[in-house]
Amino acid sequence: MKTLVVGVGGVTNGGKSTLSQFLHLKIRNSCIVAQDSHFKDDRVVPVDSNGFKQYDTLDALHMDKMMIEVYSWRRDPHSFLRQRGLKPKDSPVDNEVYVLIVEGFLIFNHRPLNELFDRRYFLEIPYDTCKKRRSSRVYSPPDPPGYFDGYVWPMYLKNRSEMESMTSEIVYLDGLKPKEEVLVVVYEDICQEIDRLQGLS
Ligand SMILES: Nc1ncnc2c1ncn2[C@@H]1O[C@H](COP(=O)(O)OP(=O)(O)O)[C@@H](O)[C@H]1O
Ligand SMILES: O=C(O)c1ccc[n+]([C@@H]2O[C@H](COP(=O)([O-])O)[C@@H](O)[C@H]2O)c1
Repeated sequence: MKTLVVGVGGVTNGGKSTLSQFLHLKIRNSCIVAQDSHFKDDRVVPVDSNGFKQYDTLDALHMDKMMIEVYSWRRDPHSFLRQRGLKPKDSPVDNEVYVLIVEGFLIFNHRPLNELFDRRYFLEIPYDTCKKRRSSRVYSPPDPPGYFDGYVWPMYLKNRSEMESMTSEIVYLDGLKPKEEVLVVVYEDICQEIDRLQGLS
């Protein structure tokens, strides 16, 4: 059995979930661990000097719990899939590749997680598209007025520069391109890697 850990990072509303869901549907024996599911309770997320809740930092996330999930997959991907109600497909020969798709806006900023990736993709879109997409999304709690300009975008720039100082092996993807175009490029790249792991190329 072989494993492949794929990171789908990027700016908020860049298209991470869309890409990850597509990959999961297309790649056998794959599953997703999403960083969004690990936000701490609103009551413990502190407020900054401008009165904005500090959601866009690693401190707002239960990274310890997220790592436990990833380690649990690594220990036994077959059981992990079963526990999630997915049906693992075994091949007759023992070269099945299990693929973990980890998606989230700060996945490459957390060193212990960043170290585990075999492939890193990062979706980027410009400021105005990001602001527009974000304005039609409702988070819990919802963004207060001025949150994007006063907090989210400045934090994106900060987190991105921190990420770039930590790792250079990132494939940047243009999230302005039609979804199908983005999806097919990444899918083909991963298929090539799976073939390589299986000794087929
Ligand atoms: N390539 C794309 N072109 C146009 N809209 C997109 C594209 N990818 C995603 N979207 C849209 O942008 C919004 C955010 O996408 P989503 O995948 O949830 O982003 P993220 O997980 O990065 O926050 C959704 O409405 C989605 O349909
Ligand atoms: O999911 C939540 O509990 C949640 C609560 C408040 C805010 N968020 C926002 O979620 C954003 C990251 O998710 P995403 O999918 O937009 O990349 C980040 O910019 C946060 O500001 C998310």
